[in-house]
Amino acid sequence: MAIKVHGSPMSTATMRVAACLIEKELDFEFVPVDMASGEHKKHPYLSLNPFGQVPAFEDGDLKLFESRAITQYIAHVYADNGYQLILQDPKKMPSMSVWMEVEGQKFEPPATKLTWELGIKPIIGMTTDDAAVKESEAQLSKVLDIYETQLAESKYLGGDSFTLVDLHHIPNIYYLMSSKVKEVFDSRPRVSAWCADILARPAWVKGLEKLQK
Ligand SMILES: N[C@@H](CCC(=O)N[C@@H](CS)C(=O)NCC(=O)O)C(=O)O
Repeated sequence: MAIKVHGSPMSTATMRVAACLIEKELDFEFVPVDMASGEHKKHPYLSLNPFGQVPAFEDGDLKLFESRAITQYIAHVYADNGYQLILQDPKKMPSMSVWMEVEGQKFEPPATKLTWELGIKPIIGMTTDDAAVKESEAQLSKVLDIYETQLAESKYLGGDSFTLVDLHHIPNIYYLMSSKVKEVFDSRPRVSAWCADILARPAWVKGLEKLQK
């Protein structure tokens, strides 16, 4: 049965799921959710994501929300499809788990705030909160200092190959690379090279095209 992704082309969490499906060479139907009219806060959408957020995901009878849970489902259940996004070696798995947590707990809060302030607000005609930008930029800088050190140990954050860890970062980095915060990434050479590498993944480019079509 068909895979469906309900979401918005502007949503980083929706982009994360689309990029994952395309890395796994899985076809899916994108069902746009009209966030401007509040469709995500009403039934029937709330039956797909009770928190009233995008994305929501369906694979036959299975319904899921939370983008990172969805990507992990896809990577495990469709392990034999497309690009291998999880490290199969049990000895390498812990590093991947650590850095996946780091993305969700340390990188995501300031990066999402900055994406909202510098990437989304200008598009929807809202005013950027400069104090919030300053605070989040300082938090992000500390996280990226640690990434710079880690990327001297391995080519990608979770190990020597591109995995879900790196994929989870791409949507926020995509927005921030078109903002003044780009400098925070570019001033760290290994972080800068890693960003260029993961943003150039054909699956990411195709995922964006599919959502924006
Ligand atoms: N942790 C959730 C976050 C989902 C999320 O924050 N979605 C945003 C768009 S990227 C949203 O729906 N915002 C509208 C709202 O929270 O009301 C995930 O990864 O799926």
